[in-house]
Amino acid sequence: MRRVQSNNPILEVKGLWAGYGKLVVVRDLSLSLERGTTTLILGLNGAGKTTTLKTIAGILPAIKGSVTFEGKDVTHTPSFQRARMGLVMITDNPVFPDMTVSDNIKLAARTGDSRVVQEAVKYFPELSKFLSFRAASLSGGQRKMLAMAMAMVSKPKVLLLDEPSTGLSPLMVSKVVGYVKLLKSLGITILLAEQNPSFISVADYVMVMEMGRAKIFGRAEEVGKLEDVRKTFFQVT
Ligand SMILES: Nc1ncnc2c1ncn2[C@@H]1O[C@H](COP(=O)(O)OP(=O)(O)OP(=O)(O)O)[C@@H](O)[C@H]1O
Repeated sequence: MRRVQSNNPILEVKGLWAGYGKLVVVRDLSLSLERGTTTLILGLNGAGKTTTLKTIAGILPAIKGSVTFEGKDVTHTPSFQRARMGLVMITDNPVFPDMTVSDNIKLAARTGDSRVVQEAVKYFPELSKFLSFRAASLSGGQRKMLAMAMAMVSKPKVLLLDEPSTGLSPLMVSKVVGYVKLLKSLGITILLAEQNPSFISVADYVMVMEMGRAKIFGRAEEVGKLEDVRKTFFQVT
């Protein structure tokens, strides 16, 4: 399948090699994100999805290759600076458990102004019931909702989302797909790593990753129909 090239990508990854010390996990990965699109990295356990996202976010150093964000080479820029520039990663659990839901939202928006909480509730109305609760008291699904609301109010330009469906029931997974759609509708460019094929429905592009390499890249509707992909991820025989 042909690589889809973008003329003016918001994020461009070229020939990226990444890993842990001497252990090389990601090999020669290239990817470019068009502004406002959602790209899904689909891969099984251990394919290298999290390592890829962490390296793009600057949480892990690149072994080789480059990451360019809005035309600026950020390969050696620390993660907190990339986040300030608008390249933000939501890791497994970004929520501060001892703070209230409301304070978590304000912290993500870097403000003390309660209007940001009202903005979050406008998009995620279910949060209104929990605003004064400690984040630790939320269920797994409610925490994902809070994490998405925190991502939204931090106004990222590119959001890196690592396996938002982990540990959720099928019903909650479809809710999380809805949250991703909502973030996308706000114009946020999204790079999402998952092994759950439900997320193909919200993606414009899909990159299938296997053993640290990009195996397939193409438009979501085309990749979703490939026999290999259906067998591996939908368990269709
Ligand atoms: N901190 C670490 N130190 C050493 N090796 C690691 C570390 N984290 C991950 N790895 C290894 O890197 C490989 C890729 O892991 P990674 O977490 O990137 O995959 P993944 O596609 O996100 O998998 P999963 O869906 O299970 O989270 C695996 O073989 C894993 O054992």
